[in-house]
Amino acid sequence: MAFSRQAVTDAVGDGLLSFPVTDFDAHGNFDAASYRARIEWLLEYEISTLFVAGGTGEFFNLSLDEFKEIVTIAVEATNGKVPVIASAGMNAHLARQYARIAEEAGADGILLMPPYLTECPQSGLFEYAKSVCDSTDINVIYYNRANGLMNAETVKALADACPNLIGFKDGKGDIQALNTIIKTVGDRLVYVGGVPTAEIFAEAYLSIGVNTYSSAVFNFVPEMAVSFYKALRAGDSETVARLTREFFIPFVQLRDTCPGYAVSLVKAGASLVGHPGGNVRSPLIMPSEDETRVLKQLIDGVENAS
Ligand SMILES: O=C([O-])C(=O)C[C@H](O)[C@@H](O)C(=O)[O-]
Repeated sequence: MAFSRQAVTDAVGDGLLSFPVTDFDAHGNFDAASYRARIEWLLEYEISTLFVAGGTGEFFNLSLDEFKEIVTIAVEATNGKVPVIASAGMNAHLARQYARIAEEAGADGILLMPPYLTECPQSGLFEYAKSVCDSTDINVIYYNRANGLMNAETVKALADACPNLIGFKDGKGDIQALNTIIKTVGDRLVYVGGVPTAEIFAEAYLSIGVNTYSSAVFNFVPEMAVSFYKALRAGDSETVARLTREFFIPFVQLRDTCPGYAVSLVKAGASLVGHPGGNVRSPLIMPSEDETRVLKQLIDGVENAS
C-alpha cells in the first residue's frame, strides 16, 4: 500500500478512474509484457486511480494466478504515481483470498464485487462484505451491482462496522436509491459512478454529489475521456452535450446490441487505436467486422474533432 487511507479516499473521490482491459495473446493467455505497456501508456494521461482486473479487465474471466500477476505488474508499473485498486469477489472465502493477494502485491485497496450467482438478503450481503473488510488492512470499495444491491441501511451499517470501507461504487444507475444512500450515509464514504459506460450517466451522478466515475472508454479514447471529465467538472455543458451526442449516445446504442459489449467494444477499440489487448474470453464475444467499422467511425469522429 503506497498511499495513506486519506490519500486513497481523496483520489477515488475526485478525478477520472481508469479500468484497464486485461491483455491476452493470440492463444488467449495473459500477456504480461503487453499489459505492462498498457498500464505505462494509460498513466501518461490524467487519472486519479487505477482499478485493475475490474469488470472491464474481465475479473470474472481470470485465474487467481493471473490476478496475482496483474496486480503485481500494475503496482510495479504505477510506481506510486496513483493508487492501485484490485478486485475481489465470487464468494466470501475467495474474496478474502483475492484481498490477501492484492494486499501482498502492494495494492491500495480492493473493489468488492457482488457475490457470484445467488440471490442475497441484506443481512447476508452485510456479512459477505464485512467478512472481507475484516480480513484485510487495505481499503475496500463496495461495488453495488446485479444481485448484490445494498439498501441505505445496509450501507450505513457496513460503514459503521468497517473502518477500512472507504467507498461505494454504483453499478445500477438507480438515482433514487443512490441518492437515498448518499443522504443517509453522508461523507463517511466516497461515491463512484460505475454503470457500464459511466459517462452517459455522469451529469446525473454529479447532480447528487458523485464527482467521479469509472471510464472504460478511457482505454481507447483517453484524451477525449479526460476532456469529457474536465468539461463536466468545469461546468462546460456545451462540450459535455456535444461529446454525449457525437460519441456516447451512438456508442451506447452499439453497446446495447449485444450483452457484454460494454467490455468487448472496449477491447476492439484498444486494438483500433494501436494498443491491442487480444480478444475477450468467453462467455464474452468480440464485435463483428461491421460493428468494429462503426466503432472506428466513432473514434475517428472524436479524434478529428479534438
Ligand atoms: O469494473 C469495471 O470495469 C467498471 O466498473 C465499469 C466500467 O468502467 C464502466 O463504468 C464503463 O463501462 O465505463
